[in-house]
Amino acid sequence: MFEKSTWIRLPRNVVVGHGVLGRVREAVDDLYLDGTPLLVTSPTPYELAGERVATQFEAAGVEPETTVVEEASFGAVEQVMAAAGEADADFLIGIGGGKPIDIAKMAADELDLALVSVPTAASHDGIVSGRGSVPEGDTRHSVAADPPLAVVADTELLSAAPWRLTTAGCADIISNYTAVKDWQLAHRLKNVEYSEYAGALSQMTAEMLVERADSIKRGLEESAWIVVKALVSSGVAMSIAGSSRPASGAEHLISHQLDRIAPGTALHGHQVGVASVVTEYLHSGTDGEWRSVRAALESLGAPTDAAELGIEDGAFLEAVTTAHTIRNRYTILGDGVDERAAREAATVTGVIGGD
Ligand SMILES: NC(=O)C1=CN([C@@H]2O[C@H](COP(=O)(O)OP(=O)(O)OC[C@H]3O[C@@H](n4cnc5c(N)ncnc54)[C@H](OP(=O)(O)O)[C@@H]3O)[C@@H](O)[C@H]2O)C=CC1
Ligand SMILES: O=C(CO)COP(=O)(O)O
Ligand SMILES: [Zn+2]
Repeated sequence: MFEKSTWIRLPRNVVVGHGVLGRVREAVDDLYLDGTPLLVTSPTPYELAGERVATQFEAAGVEPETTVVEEASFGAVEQVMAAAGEADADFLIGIGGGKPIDIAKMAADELDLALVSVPTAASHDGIVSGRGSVPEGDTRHSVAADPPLAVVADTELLSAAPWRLTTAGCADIISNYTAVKDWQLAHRLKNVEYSEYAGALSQMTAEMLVERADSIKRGLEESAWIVVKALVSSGVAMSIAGSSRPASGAEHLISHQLDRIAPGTALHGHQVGVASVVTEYLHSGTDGEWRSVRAALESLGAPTDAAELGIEDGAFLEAVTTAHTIRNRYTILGDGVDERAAREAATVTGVIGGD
């Protein structure tokens, strides 16, 4: 008897383009959401976009509340839940980079409230996904959460953000190559459920971004357009899979360890990009595709080695050799990479050993 079932949660409205920050309230109305919004943001995005969003509601006679989160933690999720309770909020609007959007997503899920996502940086593929990612102690939780009901991505705002945030988004997408390889490996070795559709969509998203690298340039608003569409596509792949597997493999485990070993040093997207050069080498060896991964990062202006991340070689190696412990997710790291093997992989690929 056939007993499989699936439930794919996707955003309903994805609004992308020049000046669409001014249409947040319209996007909310279109969802038939009424009442008081709680704006969940962080310091810089609050300055850049928070007040402009609040004004749209004030003009319609609604007094929105705002809470500013400083870090990605379960404490911050609780802070947002408490603020929502105090404000008697009817829905949440996450405004910022990956951290406030993840926190808002998780709080909205806990509270059974709708979420609208307003990214101020094209730096990560969580803008659309049905996942929240939060570190706690020695582990990393990637939890299922309802995806945003709407995403409003203003390319004018995104292209005015520091360029490194956009190259981080590009690198988060390039890491899909190795994430999909890890997922396929886990399917073959550990019988982990694999979705051909989600895997193919994730891989195709990375391929299309690399093919369009020539159009992704500092100061070009079209760059933000191309990168946001890729981030949306990658987020949809995660929704189809019901897991972050299509976009998060061993390279993400290494990045999550770097967040613990060298907190605040480099951006998430840049870390996963550099780590994916090494994990691609572990997958396919000296003559494998690690050079293509590195070339893709280079062509999009993302870092390709530990020095560019601002991370010491020793710290990078520690992350590679301990990353398998962070989460129960089988990848090319298996039950751990030997220190000498990690050093060899990172040296051959030029990720460590630079000046
Ligand atoms: N749930 C999911 O599926 C995914 C989640 N993630 C998560 O997202 C996080 C990474 O996201 P990321 O965006 O890199 O991190 P942050 O949200 O920390 O943003 C990076 C920095 O950019 C600043 N910033 C944001 N927008 C602008 C702007 N327009 N102009 C100037 N500065 C700006 C932020 O300021 P400030 O310090 O004021 O916030 C912060 O200092 C990680 O925690 C990661 O795990 C990543 C991918 C997928
Ligand atoms: O960053 C992500 C995908 O790009 C989310 O992945 P995690 O599940 O590893 O947090
Ligand atoms: Zn990522």
